[in-house]
Amino acid sequence: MNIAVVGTGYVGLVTGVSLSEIGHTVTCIDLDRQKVDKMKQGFSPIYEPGLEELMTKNIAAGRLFFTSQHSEGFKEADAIYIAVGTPERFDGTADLTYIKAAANDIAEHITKQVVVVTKSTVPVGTNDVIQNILSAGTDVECEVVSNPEFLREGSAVHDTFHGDRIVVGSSSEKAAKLMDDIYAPFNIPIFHTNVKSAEMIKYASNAFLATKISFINEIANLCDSLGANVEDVAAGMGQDDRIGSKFLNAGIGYGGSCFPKDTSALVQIASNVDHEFNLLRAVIDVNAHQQALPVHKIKEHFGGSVRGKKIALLGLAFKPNTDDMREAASIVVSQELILSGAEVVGYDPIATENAKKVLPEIMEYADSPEEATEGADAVIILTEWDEIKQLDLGLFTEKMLEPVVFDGRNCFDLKDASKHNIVYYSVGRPSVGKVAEKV
Ligand SMILES: NC(=O)c1ccc[n+]([C@@H]2O[C@H](COP(=O)([O-])OP(=O)(O)OC[C@H]3O[C@@H](n4cnc5c(N)ncnc54)[C@H](O)[C@@H]3O)[C@@H](O)[C@H]2O)c1
Ligand SMILES: O=c1ccn([C@@H]2O[C@H](COP(=O)(O)OP(=O)(O)O[C@H]3O[C@H](CO)[C@@H](O)[C@H](O)[C@H]3O)[C@@H](O)[C@H]2O)c(=O)[nH]1
Repeated sequence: MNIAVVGTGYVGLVTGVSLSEIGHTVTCIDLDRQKVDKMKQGFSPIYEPGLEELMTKNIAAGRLFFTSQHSEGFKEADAIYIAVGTPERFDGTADLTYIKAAANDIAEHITKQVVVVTKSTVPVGTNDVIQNILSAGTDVECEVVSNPEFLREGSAVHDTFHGDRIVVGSSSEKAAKLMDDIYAPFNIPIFHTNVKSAEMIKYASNAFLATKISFINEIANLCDSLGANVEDVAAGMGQDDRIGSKFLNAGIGYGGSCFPKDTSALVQIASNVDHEFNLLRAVIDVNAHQQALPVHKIKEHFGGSVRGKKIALLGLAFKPNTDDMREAASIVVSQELILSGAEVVGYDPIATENAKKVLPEIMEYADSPEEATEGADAVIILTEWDEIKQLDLGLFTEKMLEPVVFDGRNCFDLKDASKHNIVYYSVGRPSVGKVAEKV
């Protein structure tokens, strides 16, 4: 089948490349010409494991094309995917500017009957808005289908080929059948529903996962006060099939391009129909507190002030295996520390260039964990990159005078930490070291 994809961010590019890998002829369209030139040569503008290999392979096979011209991309298309951003506006609602612009682009340039597939995460009812823009802007017959995306950054290619389900919300048998045909080679179960339910499935899924994370973080904070160990608590809970063990990793909360904006948007979607989504508001509040936890802990350790202290942040991206800095905890933590008078140095294996665009200008950056740690008064671990999890804790005793580590991702075993002469704090687990013993 011939497929066009509008927008080549994390979702559009991974979707386009994966659809070409299963045999479709795909043209990816983006307004950003520099990006398009790069992609034409097989370079991915984002860091996503396995993506560039599939790009180069399918470009060479003549199944994958890139353009900045909508008319060129839409010429032969049987289906046009919308994968543009829906960022959060100042009031928490989803900004639909890019969605409406993409719908107008489609209305202006299509010349043959198509199915328009909305991959972007959009509030319930938005696909009706898209359908109206199309009906008003073109006489060409087109139906809009909701097909929300569930991939995770850092494992986006794997998730696309091994998803638990594909959700398709449509209004006709014909469109539903076309989606079945497109996805058949993936061999993933397809869940069919109507358009509005599909739109809601996306928000409900993200809100539920965010709730799981905030819930376990609340339990972790209780464990901290009561002397229990949240890792054991989560493991014990997770063995109950009804609860499940996934997404029960306590830490410094969720960041990224989706959970923060989608939870806020769902609160707003609910308030539009006079529904106070109190549970979700609490989830968001807990997360804000959790992202700032390392600063509170480190300040507490130093008797209330970090003024003049050198603090190393290990891991800056919102999660491992991505260069995405959107809503990363490192933003809150670095800002707070710098405002409190600390000197902050950061290290990330991949995200440093993106970090420089969003973290305070005064931050310094190191090329390795060793360099970041040298002479630091405290280390805060913010992202559980393999490289960071595999560090020898002896590094801290070697590089720091009185090593203090706050591990926001519970990367290290407590027994291992206790073998080193360090003060080691983590989330929802007993502290290790001199200070902890005194408490
Ligand atoms: N990032 C994720 O992991 C993820 C996962 C699931 C769903 N989503 C949802 O998917 C959507 C896209 O997210 P993303 O992170 O890939 O976005 P992104 O911001 O990384 O990329 C969007 C791209 O669209 C391009 N664009 C904007 N308007 C255009 C137009 N009219 N024509 C052509 N190109 C245009 C931009 O130049 C940009 O490259 C969002 O709604 C998001 O909520 C994201
Ligand atoms: O047990 C956990 C799991 C995750 N996180 C944090 O939660 C955030 C999000 O992680 P993850 O869900 O792995 O990455 P995303 O790429 O943001 O993916 C989420 O958001 C996407 C965009 O909507 C969806 O498509 C995915 O299904 C959904 O998992 C990160 O900051 C993680 O550190 C935790 O703190 N504890």
